Amino acid sequence: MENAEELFRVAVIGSGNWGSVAAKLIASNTVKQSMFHDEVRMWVFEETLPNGRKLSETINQENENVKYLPGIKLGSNVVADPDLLNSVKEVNMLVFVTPHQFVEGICKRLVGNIRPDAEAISLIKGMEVKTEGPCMISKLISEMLSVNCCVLMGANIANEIAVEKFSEATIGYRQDKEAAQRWARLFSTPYFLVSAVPDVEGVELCGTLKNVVAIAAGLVDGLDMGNNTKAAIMRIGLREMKAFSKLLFSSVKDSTFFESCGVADLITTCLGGRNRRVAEAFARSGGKRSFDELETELLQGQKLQGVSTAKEVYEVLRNRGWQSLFPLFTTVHEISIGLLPPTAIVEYSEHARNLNLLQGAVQLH
Ligand SMILES: NC(=O)C1=CN([C@@H]2O[C@H](COP(=O)(O)OP(=O)(O)OC[C@H]3O[C@@H](n4cnc5c(N)ncnc54)[C@H](O)[C@@H]3O)[C@@H](O)[C@H]2O)C=CC1
Ligand SMILES: O=C(CO)COP(=O)(O)O
Repeated sequence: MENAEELFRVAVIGSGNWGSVAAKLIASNTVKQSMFHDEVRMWVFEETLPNGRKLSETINQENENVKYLPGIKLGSNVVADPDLLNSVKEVNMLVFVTPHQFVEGICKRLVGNIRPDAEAISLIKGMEVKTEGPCMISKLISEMLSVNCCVLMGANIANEIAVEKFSEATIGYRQDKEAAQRWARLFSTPYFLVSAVPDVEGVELCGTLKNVVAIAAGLVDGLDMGNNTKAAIMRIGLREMKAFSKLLFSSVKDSTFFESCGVADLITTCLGGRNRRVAEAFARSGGKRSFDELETELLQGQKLQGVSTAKEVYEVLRNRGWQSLFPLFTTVHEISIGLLPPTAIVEYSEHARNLNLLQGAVQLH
């Protein structure tokens, strides 16, 4: 901070389902804690609603995101702003929470337009694949904007937190424990318990990869395979999440998988998430309807992350010759592009053979 007396000022970049809940959580804290400026700006990707009104105007008039989080008041100190650069003016705490495919474009517009002492946190579950290899979203933000970027992930179905049902979340940080503690103060409420671990890649990869497993869980639901099969898919998926994370970053800690961002997020997403829901509909259509079409029909503007993440993971696996080590991740992608039928998710003989390979290749225990 340039001036020790100065209050921290927050902007939420994104106003979808989770973005709106994040703004509500934060706004409930900034009014109570003297270190923060009360006002929370929320950047809105502007759209016109069916009634002809602008989304940002409606949010400000009704204090509610009528499209992405209907029925929930955000707090009168949340100010929606469709102007990205204006929304970050004077802000030194930037909260990124958009679908992952839009982050790079947003950061390009922010370059040179944020405070030099700004800090960031990413709530975004996803990754990018560059020619030089995979790039986590927090790294993209950090490198493009020259800011320190923590992550916050967890078992956090937004609609449940919106109605203040108890849940937990995990902050991943690199070195700056003080920044992580400040983020924890900004997000924590009695119904939203936040802890911090020094494993940014581990936390972010958990949040990212569980979306691929959730697609597999949804396929199993759509095939009416039952709970044992779904539990098996979750177990195999967790194992691949851990192996993939550790192959990419040897620093990733086993203990991270037992935090909210790990096994807890995997469970909640496989039981009640959007990726699961759309994958179930895909399997029920016998793979005849596309994920894109089902996303539009079922989510009404909200975005799936699992299908594109499966593609990104597949690219990494193909580039490194690791496909046979990750049968579940590979199969999810091949099903999602129509190369395999949905039933391929439960063709176990191949999985079992490959899982033995995986055990040999990676130190899992
Ligand atoms: N919804 C949830 O329960 C949770 C979501 N997340 C993660 O948070 C991130 C954001 O998700 P949500 O807030 O749920 O968003 P969402 O799925 O509701 O996405 C829609 C948002 O994308 C915006 N958008 C559409 N086109 C755009 C464009 N071209 N450029 C920029 N923005 C555009 C829309 O205006 C809207 O705000 C994702 O990575 C998701 O995985 C994490 C935890 C929980
Ligand atoms: O990340 C989530 C819960 O933590 C939400 O998952 P979905 O995007 O599948 O709804």
